[in-house]
Amino acid sequence: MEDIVLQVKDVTIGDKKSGYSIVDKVNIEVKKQQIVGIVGESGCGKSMTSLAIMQLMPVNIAIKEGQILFSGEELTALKEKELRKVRGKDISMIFQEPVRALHPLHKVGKQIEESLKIHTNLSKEDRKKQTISLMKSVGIPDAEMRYDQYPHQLSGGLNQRIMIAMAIAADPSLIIADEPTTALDVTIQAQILQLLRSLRERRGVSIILISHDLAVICENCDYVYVMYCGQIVEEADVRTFFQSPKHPYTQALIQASPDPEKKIDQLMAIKGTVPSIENIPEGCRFAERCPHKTERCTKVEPKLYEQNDGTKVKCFLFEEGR
Ligand SMILES: Nc1ncnc2c1ncn2[C@@H]1O[C@H](COP(=O)(O)OP(=O)(O)OP(=O)(O)O)[C@@H](O)[C@H]1O
Repeated sequence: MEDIVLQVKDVTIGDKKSGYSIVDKVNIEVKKQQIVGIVGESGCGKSMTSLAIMQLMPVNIAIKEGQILFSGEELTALKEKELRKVRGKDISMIFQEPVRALHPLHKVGKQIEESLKIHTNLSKEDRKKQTISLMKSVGIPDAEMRYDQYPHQLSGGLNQRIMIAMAIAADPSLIIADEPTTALDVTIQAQILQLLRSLRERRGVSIILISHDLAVICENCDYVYVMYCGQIVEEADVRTFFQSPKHPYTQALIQASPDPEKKIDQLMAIKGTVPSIENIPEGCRFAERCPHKTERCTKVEPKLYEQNDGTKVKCFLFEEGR
């Protein structure tokens, strides 16, 4: 048990006004030094789940049910003041667009130093030294010179490294990276992902990596959760996941991913659309788009059935634990 860093337990997240659930009874577990991927199409609830862990949801959104345990402590029970101590210090986040997260009028070095000011007792002089060393450790060349620059003077990749330096400044045990490389070109994307993987080795940090890109998940994660329409529909260790994807949605996602090995782009869109949260169907939420659907699927909701290889699949095809 002691190597479990985070447990999201039966968490349902809803819109306070309409009462609609955006995320439905989600369970996620992250172990020490593990990189856990959450994958799914746009709008399936990946970001909302990660914001809920940090308790940073939009004002109209709330956790309706469930618990979030961080190192055994229930985050959902903490007051805002206590949560502020956890954010940045124990858990930190990296977003898709660093420019939005960084203050445009503050020097990047000062912004990293601010994290150290809040979360450590270092003197001013030591904070600057530590900031430069953090900038070097995330691969920023000429760190002393860059320290005095503003975000607009840095490339997208360098700004992303600044945000990673801010995220690791207080030595958190969990980093949530929400589409951290989507806005970057392919070469820089690979470098940033390599940097995240190295943080796990160097600092023993655990990482939740949110992405809609299966190749990113495949190359970087140990364990994968697939979300569809606010629910987890499959979870597995990464090798089993790619060797034998089980849920019809997962299979469709894999088929829809361009295969870099093949010259012709194999992109095959998944037919149909995700149901909207105002119109959640009875039974399986994927049934409408599923080639294997039976009448039962449209009436009864399947559970997450555990398989012999440890995978869990929310589909009646796997009810007997095949
Ligand atoms: N402020 C909000 N108020 C009400 N509903 C919202 C709000 N923000 C997001 N949603 C809804 O919550 C659902 C989940 O959104 P979320 O951003 O978590 O999805 P996602 O999987 O991260 O998608 P993306 O990859 O596009 O960010 C969507 O249906 C979205 O319309």
